[in-house]
Amino acid sequence: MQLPIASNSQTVPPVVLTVAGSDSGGGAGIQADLRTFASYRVHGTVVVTAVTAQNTLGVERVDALSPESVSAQFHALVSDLKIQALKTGVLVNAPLVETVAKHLKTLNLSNIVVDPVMVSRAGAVFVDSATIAALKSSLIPQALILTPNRYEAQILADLEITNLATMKTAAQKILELGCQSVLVKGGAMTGELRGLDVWASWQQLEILQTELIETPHTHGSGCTLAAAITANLAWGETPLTAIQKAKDFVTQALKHSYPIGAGQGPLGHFYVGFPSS
Ligand SMILES: Nc1ncnc2c1ncn2[C@@H]1O[C@H](COP(=O)(O)OP(=O)(O)O)[C@@H](O)[C@H]1O
Ligand SMILES: Cc1ncc(COP(=O)(O)OP(=O)(O)O)c(N)n1
Repeated sequence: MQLPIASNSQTVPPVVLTVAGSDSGGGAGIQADLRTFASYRVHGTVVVTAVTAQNTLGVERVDALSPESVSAQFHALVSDLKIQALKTGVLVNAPLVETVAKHLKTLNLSNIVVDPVMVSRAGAVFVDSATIAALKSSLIPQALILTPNRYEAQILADLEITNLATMKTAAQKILELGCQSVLVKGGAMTGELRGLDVWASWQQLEILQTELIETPHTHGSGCTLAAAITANLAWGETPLTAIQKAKDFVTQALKHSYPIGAGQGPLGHFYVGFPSS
């Protein structure tokens, strides 16, 4: 990919956007997204949707930003910057989903990754049924890649996911919601399926597996994966390659995750690629 050159001979990196919530503990949400973007040498921009009081033990409080605030952030960005790829994260009520969906439509962008954050792997539920309905009708149909975890895929497919066959069936059922492809993530599966993901488009179905990392410090792995996919798309990769490279990145970052606090620590984004890794 040929990058533009600025007048000071500096190359200009692709601009990417995360539409997501803040995690005060720094493990997930926009904090994980921006660390991932920095690792990929893309310029990360942000539309904040919610502020969570959260640490390694769990989510204590969620304050949604107003649709007006979210709209103002979109306006400021798109009136000035050209976004090459974006991801969405936590959207905690239906008006916020509708607002974000409306702005995405006007962007006319194909590189849209929707992480339908509803239930964290630790079991925190972020959304009500009206929000899920809005996600299904307005946002998911705009996704090039949708990235539900096991529990989110169960909600979207209305199907219990217990094995590889039900992961595949869920992926195919979710495609009917109108996204171009879906990655059913297996971080919350058990046994040999833990860490195995299923990617489906209308033309293709792929099983993606890297090595399993035995660590309790996995907080923010879903956000990191979606942000890494977004960065890879911005660098011109196809959806499947973007996902494969992002999965390798998450595996390496999980290898370098670290214990801070009494609960699940974050991924070690900046240690990926170090000589000792
Ligand atoms: N212990 C692990 N070892 C390797 N990969 C993992 C592990 N846990 C999660 N992953 C991978 O991390 C990514 C995020 O998945 P998951 O944890 O299911 O999402 P979420 O964080 O949204 O609940 C997926 O690619 C999944 O396979
Ligand atoms: C503000 C905020 N956004 C998203 C999440 C969920 O993070 P995710 O990486 O999808 O899930 P876990 O791997 O941490 O379960 C969050 N906790 N906070």
